[in-house]
Amino acid sequence: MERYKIIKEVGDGTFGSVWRAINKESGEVVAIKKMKKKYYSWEECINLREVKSLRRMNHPNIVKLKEVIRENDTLFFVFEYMECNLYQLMKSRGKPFSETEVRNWCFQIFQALSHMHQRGYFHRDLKPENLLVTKELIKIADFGLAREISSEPPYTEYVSTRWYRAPEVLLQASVYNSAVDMWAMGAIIAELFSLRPLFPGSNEADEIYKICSVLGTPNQRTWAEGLQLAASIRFQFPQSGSIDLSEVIPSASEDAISLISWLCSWDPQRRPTAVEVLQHSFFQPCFYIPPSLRFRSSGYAATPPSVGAKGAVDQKNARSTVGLLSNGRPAVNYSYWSSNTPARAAGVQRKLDLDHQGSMNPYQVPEVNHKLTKEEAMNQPWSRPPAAAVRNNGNYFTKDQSPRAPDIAEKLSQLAVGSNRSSGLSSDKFVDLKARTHGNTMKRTLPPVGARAWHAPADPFRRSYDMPGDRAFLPRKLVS
Ligand SMILES: Nc1ncnc2c1ncn2[C@@H]1O[C@H](COP(=O)(O)OP(=O)(O)OP(=O)(O)O)[C@@H](O)[C@H]1O
Repeated sequence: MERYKIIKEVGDGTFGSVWRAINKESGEVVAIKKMKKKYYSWEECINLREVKSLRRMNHPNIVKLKEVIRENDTLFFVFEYMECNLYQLMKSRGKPFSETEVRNWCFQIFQALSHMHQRGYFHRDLKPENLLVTKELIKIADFGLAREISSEPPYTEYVSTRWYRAPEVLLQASVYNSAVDMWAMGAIIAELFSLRPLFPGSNEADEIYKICSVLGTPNQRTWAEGLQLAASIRFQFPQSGSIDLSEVIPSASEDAISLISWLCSWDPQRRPTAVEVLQHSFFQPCFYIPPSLRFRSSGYAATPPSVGAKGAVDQKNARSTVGLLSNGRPAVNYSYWSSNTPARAAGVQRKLDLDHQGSMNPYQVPEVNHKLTKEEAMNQPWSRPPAAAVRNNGNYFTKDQSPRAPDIAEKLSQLAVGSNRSSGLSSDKFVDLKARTHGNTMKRTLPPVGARAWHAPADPFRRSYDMPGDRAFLPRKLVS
């Protein structure tokens, strides 16, 4: 680690704190994620999901893992540096983003998802905080929960941030797939338009309530399997009619509304795949080359953010980058440092070199001058309470202060939500996730037979949708 000069903390997640740093030799600015858990063997490290999945993915819209370093039982991931995350951008934004901006970001994200899903992975924790932005470029980060589609179900550990969590996960399906990422994207796109979370549930039951109050209660036609899932955990859906999404997201165009509705389909099987999304009319101004039509060479997929008026130019650019498109297999060259290098002597046990990803990427972020004046630094989106602190009515709580989450199934079966939904806030609003580690997953258990069923709200036919408040006042730590 002595090769890096640490500058400042830029993020504090569940599993690690993230620091901006400079490679002393090359001058390159990087983000170093220092994992909170100790790792006592190298094998433990290379088996981590974040390492396993990222080393198999090479895409201009997936954040690059450059190195993995274990030093004195502490694990460090060295990533390419990105300026801020999408949540920070939304938070500092006074007016809604234009449709062109939203389209541009989403086009890039769906290309990354298409790449990831086709390689047999799904992310499982897509949220604005995990979408990193540098100028017009956006990349998916945080593969801590990524899972191989082919891995053996049941998938039992806690998954994803509540507001973006798909209904099948909320209902504890033991088998689910990449459609959970599509659901999350629907919620994120809506939020980009309105700058408010679409389904800001204060606990899991309230999350389902929020979804029902927008989409309407699922039925045999819209999601027969969901009804069975709910019955299997003795959960009763709140009764509600649907509302027109354009009432909730008035600034979105018809195309955008149609895409969001498709993505946020109750039934995962009805949600589009990433490839289908890229062909949706919302992305008509963009230029997309389906993988089946791509020219194969030694390079990798180029994904120009080609939208709006730029579309025509970018179409041309995209054509000219065809020679760089994917051959489907990253040229992985994982070299381990030999044990007699000076770094070893300095305490570095091993370094996993992942720098294979950079050179062929036509959208490599140019080196950004990250030296900020004090005033600029104060205005940076990250000059705010750390991500680990969550806000509730103006108070910040750290995760250490947060109440422990009761068992999910028990909560779902016991929580009553409805007109007094705020009463449900206390139990799991701030969940200590320290127990969730990569190696040590927390198992869910089904509710005991005879567990109390969910009770419908006082007015079960309530059709209204409470417009979520200013997102700045909603608590952001939502994993429960
Ligand atoms: N490559 C990067 N460049 C700049 N900032 C980054 C980078 N990676 C992460 N961050 C910042 O650090 C924050 C936390 O990172 P990350 O999500 O990887 O940690 P985590 O412990 O897995 O978090 P979570 O609680 O979401 O699981 C991100 O939201 C982002 O703001």
